[in-house]
Amino acid sequence: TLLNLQTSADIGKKLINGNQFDYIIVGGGTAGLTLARRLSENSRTNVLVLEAGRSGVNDPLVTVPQKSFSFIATDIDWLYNTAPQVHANNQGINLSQGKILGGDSAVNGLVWCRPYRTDWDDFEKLGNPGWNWKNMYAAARKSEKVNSPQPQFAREYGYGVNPASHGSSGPVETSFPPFIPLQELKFINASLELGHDFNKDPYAGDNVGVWFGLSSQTSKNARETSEFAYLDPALHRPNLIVCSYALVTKLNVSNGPRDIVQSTGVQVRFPDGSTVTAKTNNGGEVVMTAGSVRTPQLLELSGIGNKDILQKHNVPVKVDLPGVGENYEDQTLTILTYKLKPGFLSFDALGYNQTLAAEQQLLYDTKRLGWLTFAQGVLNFAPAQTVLNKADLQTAQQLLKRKPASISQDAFDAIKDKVFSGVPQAEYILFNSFSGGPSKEPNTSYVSLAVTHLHPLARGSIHINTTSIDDHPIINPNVLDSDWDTWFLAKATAYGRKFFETSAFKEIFEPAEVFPGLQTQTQADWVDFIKKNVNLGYHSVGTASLLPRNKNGVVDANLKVYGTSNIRVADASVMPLLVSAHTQTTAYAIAERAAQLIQSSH
Ligand SMILES: Cc1cc2nc3c(=O)[nH]c(=O)nc-3n(C[C@H](O)[C@H](O)[C@H](O)COP(=O)(O)OP(=O)(O)OC[C@H]3O[C@@H](n4cnc5c(N)ncnc54)[C@H](O)[C@@H]3O)c2cc1C
Repeated sequence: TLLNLQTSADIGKKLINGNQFDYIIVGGGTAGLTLARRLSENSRTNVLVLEAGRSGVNDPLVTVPQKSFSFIATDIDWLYNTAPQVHANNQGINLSQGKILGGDSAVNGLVWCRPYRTDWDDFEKLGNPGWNWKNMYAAARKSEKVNSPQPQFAREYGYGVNPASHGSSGPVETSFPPFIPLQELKFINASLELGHDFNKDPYAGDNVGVWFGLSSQTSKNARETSEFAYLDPALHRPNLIVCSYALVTKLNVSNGPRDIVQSTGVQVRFPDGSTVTAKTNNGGEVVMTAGSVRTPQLLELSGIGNKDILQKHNVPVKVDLPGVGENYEDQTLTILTYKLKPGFLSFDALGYNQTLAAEQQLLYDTKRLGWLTFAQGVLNFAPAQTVLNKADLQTAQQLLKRKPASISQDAFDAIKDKVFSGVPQAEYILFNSFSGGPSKEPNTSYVSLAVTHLHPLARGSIHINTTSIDDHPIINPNVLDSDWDTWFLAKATAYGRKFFETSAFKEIFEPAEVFPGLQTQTQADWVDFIKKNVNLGYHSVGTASLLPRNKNGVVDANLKVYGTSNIRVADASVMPLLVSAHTQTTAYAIAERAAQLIQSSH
């Protein structure tokens, strides 16, 4: 049952009050709905999902791939901003996230990619038995159903899948769009000119090089979200209740034997302001999947966290767990913008050419073809050895001798290993529109190259600011709080310009760089540029880390919150270290694995 608490508050209250649940899932996002489907497969259990946002069904903001970032500042955006970043000109940085069933899977860029093999092995090395490539790859494949491209488009664009590297019967359909903009194809040529390899099989543990990325979209070219893929086919189950517009304000936590606390349920606030308690039954569990911003906030509001922070806010301490909200990291991202030569168009044209926009809308509505089927296409994952020259690599050796205070020795060592063993450090991806720069000219098509530092060293935190769920926690990723992070992002961004110096790109782009502009030349110029213009990669992780308790962990290898008997976390916040990839596949895999761990423990 999917219950909208805005329109059916009374029924919602009856259902919640009149039941006790085996599993209360807090947050119906990417991981939450994956778990909802899996845990309700056992018809003897009853499952309640509480999601603050609404459904995404039939909403073009969600379903149309090309509109992927249009959710920003709408009703389905949590509208987060970071605290002022002291190493980035004191700016607050946007961190929009999905407030909707499906969570970030309903608003993200649809990029479907898997990490490098050792990224997942590193989870295990940090002290988490079983959290390795082999098990995560199996879990990731379980979530996926890859579609082979239609032959005519495979011939036209040259993309294809190796079915052996993918899941074939999971809920989330993944596909290549039937339209790839010319500039994306040129991006492949430009990468080859620079000596990068074309990777034909990037989904089986080696994602280095340039390649066609699949999108989380169906064969009918509509976005897949965890709502459409996991939840909808399971909604008929009598043992599954999903509430939209259900804001969880805190967990009820009571003392148990041997200092182990237990959650008896959670408090839910309805849109009309009334509250009820959803109760766990004897042996029931609360599974936190509210995402890396809200999961630590809710734990702290419920008395689980660093006792100093809790006491400062007069929250009674249930479990003193200093790792909650710590170890926060996100990738950092910069943007270079270029203008297309006359005659070449990007998605900017949909804004200034109404005839074209109407044609493309019709093509999408009637045939599910054309520009609107495309979100992102070509990805380029580059190791440090590609981005840096010999002298730079020596500087890298020097810079990576110094461990910033905020990162653990184990994580620092793991990242150093990644840098020197060829694991991707930079990602290049084209945004097919104007995505950065002071101003754009009318009737002009631009393209932006996004440059991402995949493994920054800086660690920040997300902690409560007040005792109300209505106030955002203080989100501090501490961007560029390490010489290496600043130096490498500047180098990687400067390298990005090289793509535009290739003959492939010169054919279609005007030579003058629009943003930052060719006056930016020296390393000092680039550092200045990134400090003023750094963004986040929207891949926040780590705030409820899967790590041993004495290493500032929040959950153990079974995803159980330390010091509790029945609270788990199963979303992106448990990732102890970022991966060389976008994070939705890892979030799905964590949830698939969580379902197995939970089922086998009962
Ligand atoms: C703008 C953007 C673009 C991205 N692009 C990509 C991409 O192209 N490819 C990729 O692989 N990854 C991408 N990501 C990252 C990826 O989507 C996320 O890492 C992943 O989906 C996170 O899953 P999650 O389950 O941890 O959290 P979410 O999916 O965010 O789920 C959390 C859910 O909890 C709900 N919630 C929060 N608080 C409460 C509360 N108090 N009560 C009730 N419900 C609550 C939220 O509304 C949300 O539905 C992107 C992310 C964003 C934000």
